[in-house]
Amino acid sequence: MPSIYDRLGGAPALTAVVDDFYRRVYADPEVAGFFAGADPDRLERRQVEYFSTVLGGPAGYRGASLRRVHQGMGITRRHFDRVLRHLTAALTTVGVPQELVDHIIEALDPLADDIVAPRPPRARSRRGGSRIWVWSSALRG
Ligand code: HEM
Repeated sequence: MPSIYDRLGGAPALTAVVDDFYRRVYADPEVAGFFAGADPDRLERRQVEYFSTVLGGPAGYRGASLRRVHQGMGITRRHFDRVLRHLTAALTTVGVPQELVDHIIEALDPLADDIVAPRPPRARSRRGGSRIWVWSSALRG
């Protein structure tokens, strides 16, 4: 059975998707600020590699773990959903069938666990609750 990567149309289609995706992301004031310090060419290259790897294509992703890359940025679930919506729009624009778009977005949804910043629980006791949280999140890396 062909991989999702092949069904998408391989490298040229994926590059077109990522290109369109970042155009949407940079034009969205709610998320564009996160990318202000990033090198767009490098980011796009890594993103193509990443999608190629997870969708069954050949290019090996050589970047850091997604948890490490996005750590400390303060990304909320709302930011994450907006970015996925931009990806949905990019996939649709390039002509990917709806059923395949849904499949890709469903496959990426669990990445929120690595990308969305954990929210400190409301302190249950006044003494040291938040300090314990800081320690345990530091240990989890
Ligand atoms: C499914 C969703 C996402 C995926 C698959 C993803 C994937 C990636 C990948 C592969 C990189 C390149 C890593 C590297 O350079 O080694 C990256 C970088 C980055 N991502 Fe994401 N990302 C996602 C969601 C988000 C969201 C929601 C935001 C912010 C709203 C975000 C902000 C960034 C930024 C700012 C960088 C650049 C880091 C830097 O070069 O300093 N990402 N992402």
